[in-house]
Amino acid sequence: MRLLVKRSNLLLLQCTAQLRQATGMATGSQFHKLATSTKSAATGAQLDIKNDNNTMKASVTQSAAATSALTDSFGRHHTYLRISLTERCNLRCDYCMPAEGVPLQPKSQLLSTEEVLRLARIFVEQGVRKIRLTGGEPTVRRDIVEVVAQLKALPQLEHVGITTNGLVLTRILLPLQRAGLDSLNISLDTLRKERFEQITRRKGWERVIAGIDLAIQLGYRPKVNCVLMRNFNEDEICDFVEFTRERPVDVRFIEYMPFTGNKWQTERLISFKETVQTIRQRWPEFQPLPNGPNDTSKAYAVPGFAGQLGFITSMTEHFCGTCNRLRLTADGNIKVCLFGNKEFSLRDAMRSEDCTEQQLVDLIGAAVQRKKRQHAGIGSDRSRTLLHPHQLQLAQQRNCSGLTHINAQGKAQMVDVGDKALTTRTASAEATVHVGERLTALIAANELAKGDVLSVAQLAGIMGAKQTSYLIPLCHNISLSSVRVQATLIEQQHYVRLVATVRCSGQTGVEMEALTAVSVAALTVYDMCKAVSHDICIKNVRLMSKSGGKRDYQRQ
Ligand SMILES: Nc1nc2c(ncn2[C@@H]2O[C@H](COP(=O)(O)OP(=O)(O)OP(=O)(O)O)[C@@H](O)[C@H]2O)c(=O)[nH]1
Ligand SMILES: C[S@@+](CC[C@H](N)C(=O)[O-])C[C@H]1O[C@@H](n2cnc3c(N)ncnc32)[C@H](O)[C@@H]1O
Ligand code: SF4
Ligand code: SF4
Repeated sequence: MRLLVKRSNLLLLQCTAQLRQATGMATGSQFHKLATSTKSAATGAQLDIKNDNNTMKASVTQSAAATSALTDSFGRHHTYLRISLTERCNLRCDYCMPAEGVPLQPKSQLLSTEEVLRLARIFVEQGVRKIRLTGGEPTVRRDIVEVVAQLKALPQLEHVGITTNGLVLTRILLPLQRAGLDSLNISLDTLRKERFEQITRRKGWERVIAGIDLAIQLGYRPKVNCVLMRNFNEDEICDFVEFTRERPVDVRFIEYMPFTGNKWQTERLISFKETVQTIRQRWPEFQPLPNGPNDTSKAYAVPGFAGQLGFITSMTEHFCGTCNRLRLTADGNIKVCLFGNKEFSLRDAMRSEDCTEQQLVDLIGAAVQRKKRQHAGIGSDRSRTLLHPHQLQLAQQRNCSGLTHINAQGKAQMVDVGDKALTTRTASAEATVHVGERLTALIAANELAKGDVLSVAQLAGIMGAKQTSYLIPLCHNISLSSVRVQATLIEQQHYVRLVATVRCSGQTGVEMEALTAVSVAALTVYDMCKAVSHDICIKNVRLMSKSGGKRDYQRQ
């Protein structure tokens, strides 16, 4: 606790006082420390995948010499950056988003056009040769054409593509092509209008089909992404093959993947092998084609058809061994694997005044160094079938000693949560600060010399939650989706009640964040009041509830 007191006060001194505090930004020197420490701690593994498809892609990856910052501990060069331009979407695909959409961050938290372009340039200078714009739905971002045009102005960048649901292509594809767009992947899970409306919870099937046809007319050979799901579109497998007879498109069947809240069920997965069997019953001549070195999809075709087929086998035959991909989230986090947690906020680093370009490169390098061999995080056999989340959990339990924070050599370790399923986790904690009658009156009248106690405590609590992993030695660095701190003066009993509720989508819980939030908020109340009296007592720092993990908890 003493450590917490000292560090949190230090933190408040470092990061507060200015408006920086409100946004939770760290200082440049903190980022420098982070980059350095993560670098030196980067002995383990993390994850990521991937690659491209046509001959053009092959030349992209072969020609690009990624610098050491983009080379991970398994020797994989990362030459492909996927930038999520937005979290928003104009569809609500059942397997991807809840009907009400995902919680959106304020615009100020998202990367601006300039920030996207600056980070893209840094990645390109480090060796990235292909950028894909994705989302959410990238076309809902107004600056999409400008972003493509500016990216195409980067001399070393060889390829700019987008992945889109195709809804507005008939409106924006021409400007995108003029801006230099090299390729596009269009998602379409069904060739039946009514099913489209069922799975996407929106209208627009005809527009997507028109978008695909326009892309062909404009000379593209679009990829059409189709997520296969049992009891939904398995009866359309041959229809999609038929779709390639006259159209020069690359239809790719994607194995349904588990993501937070998408009601993933093993039985809904239709494997690559099963799909090939289905197609061969109708077209026995259906045959594999050569693949590029970093391809995520296994290419096939029916001889004589204008288009081709592909299989993205993320679940049954992963392709992590040749992964060359990094991700940048819409709010500026670097993610080294599709299935990994968000890593560091490049946005925060970039926005802090004293952060140099080299420090950004160091942060990127540190994240890349932490990348795991593969997304299951277990074993190294490339042909191993990926474990399902429940199997992963069992395997993890078996790997654990009794003490999850102690390894076999008796040394401290963070628990590896890389294999846990992503879930929405919440935790709520409270603390009370008993200040006595006189201070109660001063707080109520907002007459303390240091300022508005409740507001500052609230801000400090939010900041505290975000700093938990730096304060508590073996805590994970979690990307929080929301932190709410309430500070209420209970005048009758002369105390301040602090309640923090923290939420994340992740693989580990946030109770430490909630407890840290109320602890730091409580210390802040103390700090704001101590000039008047030292007769202040912090009590009842305790967890109230938590949910989303193995065991929910509710204080009675
Ligand atoms: N496991 C894994 N799957 C990925 C990754 N990137 C994309 N995918 C899968 O590929 C599907 C299609 O993604 P797209 O956005 O079209 O990208 P892509 O297929 O990588 O695109 P290309 O650049 O054309 O190769 C996604 O829905 C995922 O299922 C990755 O890094 N890892
Ligand atoms: C998340 S979307 C973003 C870009 C754009 N909105 C789109 O739909 O193409 C990128 C791709 O991920 C795929 N996808 C989303 N959820 C998936 C899941 N649970 N399993 C497999 N693929 C998924 C989509 O089908 C789409 O092809
Ligand atoms: S799961 Fe992760 S490591 Fe594997 S291919 Fe995808 S991004 Fe790369
Ligand atoms: S898959 Fe794409 S279009 Fe569908 S909800 Fe997700 S982001 Fe939107």
